[in-house]
Amino acid sequence: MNQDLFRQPRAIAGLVLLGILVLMGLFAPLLTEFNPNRGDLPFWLPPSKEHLLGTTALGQDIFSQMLYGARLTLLVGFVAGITTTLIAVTLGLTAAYFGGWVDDLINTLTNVFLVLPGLPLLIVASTFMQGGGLYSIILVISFTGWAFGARVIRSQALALRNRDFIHASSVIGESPWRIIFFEMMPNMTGLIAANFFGAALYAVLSEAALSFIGLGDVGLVTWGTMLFWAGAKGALLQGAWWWIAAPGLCISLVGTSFALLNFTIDQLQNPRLMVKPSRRRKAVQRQNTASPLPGVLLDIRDLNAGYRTQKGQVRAVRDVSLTVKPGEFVGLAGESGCGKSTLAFAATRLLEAPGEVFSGKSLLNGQDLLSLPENILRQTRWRDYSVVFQASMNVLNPIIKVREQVYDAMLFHGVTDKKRLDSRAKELFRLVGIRPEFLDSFPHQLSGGMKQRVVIAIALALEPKLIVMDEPTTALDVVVQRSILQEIDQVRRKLGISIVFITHDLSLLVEMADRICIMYAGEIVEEAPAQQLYQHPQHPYTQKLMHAFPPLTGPKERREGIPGRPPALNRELKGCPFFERCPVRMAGTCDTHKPQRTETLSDHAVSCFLHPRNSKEVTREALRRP
Ligand SMILES: Nc1ncnc2c1ncn2[C@@H]1O[C@H](COP(=O)(O)OP(=O)(O)OP(=O)(O)O)[C@@H](O)[C@H]1O
Repeated sequence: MNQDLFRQPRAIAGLVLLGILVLMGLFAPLLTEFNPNRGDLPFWLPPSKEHLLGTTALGQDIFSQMLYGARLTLLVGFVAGITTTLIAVTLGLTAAYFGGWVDDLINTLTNVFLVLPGLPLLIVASTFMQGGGLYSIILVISFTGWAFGARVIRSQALALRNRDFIHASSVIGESPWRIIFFEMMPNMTGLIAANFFGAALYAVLSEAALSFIGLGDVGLVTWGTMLFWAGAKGALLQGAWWWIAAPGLCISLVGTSFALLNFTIDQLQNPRLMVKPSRRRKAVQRQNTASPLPGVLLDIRDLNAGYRTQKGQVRAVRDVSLTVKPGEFVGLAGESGCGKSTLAFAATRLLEAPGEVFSGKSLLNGQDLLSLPENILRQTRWRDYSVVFQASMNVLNPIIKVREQVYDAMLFHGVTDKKRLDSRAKELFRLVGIRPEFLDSFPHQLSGGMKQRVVIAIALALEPKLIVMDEPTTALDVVVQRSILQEIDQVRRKLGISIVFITHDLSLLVEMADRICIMYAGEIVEEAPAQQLYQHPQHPYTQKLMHAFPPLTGPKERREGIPGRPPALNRELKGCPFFERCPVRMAGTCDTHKPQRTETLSDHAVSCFLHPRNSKEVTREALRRP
């Protein structure tokens, strides 16, 4: 994040501004010859060459006060920012990690501080602490300012708390404090940094407000006490507006610099904030319908999709075309990061920022999902197609009974009759292998496998024609996986639903799918009926991928991964994307020319120069070249 931060114009502006203010304070003795406290100058002097901002009603040089004032004001900002953040981080992380009564207690305290109005609380607290100098101001600011940060950090830490690596640390016996400060906290540095700048901003503004109303230490020189004296001595009535304007401007500048840094870190944390809405859908140019291919349900045409990132455009899906027939089970396999999920999200119009569909169509029964108006798309989802992702079970609301959540999709599509809802919900539960009495459970009373079955039941509720499943069972143990997959297959055969099924596990697809597409570096490099692909894989990548999984039958053999790594997807790929790792590559051909998709047998297509038609084309092209 550090490198990204220093590339953001807003962060650069914030840092430059803050740097100037810090330097002003540090080099004050070099920049002015006047002592900010000594009142031995003539009163009320206007700005002049000698006194750039004139003098005060007490005979002090205003410019020197402005320079020296930076020291204490920024000191309050930084120290109070650090202490406030420390309190917020400690309480937020403790509440999230321990949960139970610890969470309840901290949460109640946080809520109390959040509902108390800020300024009156600050005034009451500082009245009690008056006389303690700068430290009491820092203490008061930290005491009143931690609650918002603690709330935000707790929310983020709650999500982190359930991650596998935290469970693993706890299982191997790490102490809670070690987990909190060494496992969880480093994963939240961006949020903590944003919180620090927010807290520092609050501290600077609070110090100014308290000093201005006389609750600060008016014997010190800060921008806040400058405002206090200017107000008390009637600077505006005397026409000496610069006495107020100088500290006022400095406070606004330091506030602006902290806000710019806070905002930029926030933005880097949440890439959605970086995407200009107008750009989001611009690329998808849209004709709503196209004539459907006969006997085709889903027709993905020349789809290009990916992510706009700081390091450029990641083209995760490259000119992908794919068709799915009614009732067909199409498997999509490939190594991690080859673009399977992006393809699934993009084709179903679920790809969210920073993801973007750059071009292409995804026609369901001839209707382009990528250009449908939102209201029509909402009607289409669940009814015409539904989607189940790996973490789908987490979409179940933990405080609502699963029955109501199963009803919701049906209610939205106009099924309102109580009896029908009930009988359909029971039928769906039986279909996916759960006893109907579990309809009245809350999600937390169900195992992971059962929750995933509930989500599949919801996806089936309106008997859509197509279900896209992206590793729907990967998070579950192997036995549960098998049984769910068998049920999915039975349901598909019974209801004639088409399924696009994404997995790393090629052997599983060989067993279940009608057709398999192999994806590599954002492209479909081979496509064939499942058995055909299993027995005669033609692309060297598919052959390697097949070899990486245990055989379906026969004796156990040692399996090997594919050496090397797929190419980075944020650059143009010249030639065959598998060139670097291919054991049978042909230099001068595969690295310079793009292999075209060619049918080798009926229904079996491959993009590889080993296939004669591809090589013929290259030879022809080479002959044409001078
Ligand atoms: N939010 C994102 N921002 C930038 N790049 C991303 C983002 N999400 C995915 N990518 C990149 O897009 C490419 C394709 O990712 P995708 O998740 O679609 O692959 P996948 O084949 O589904 O992988 P897996 O099997 O691990 O889920 C990868 O190079 C990945 O790094």
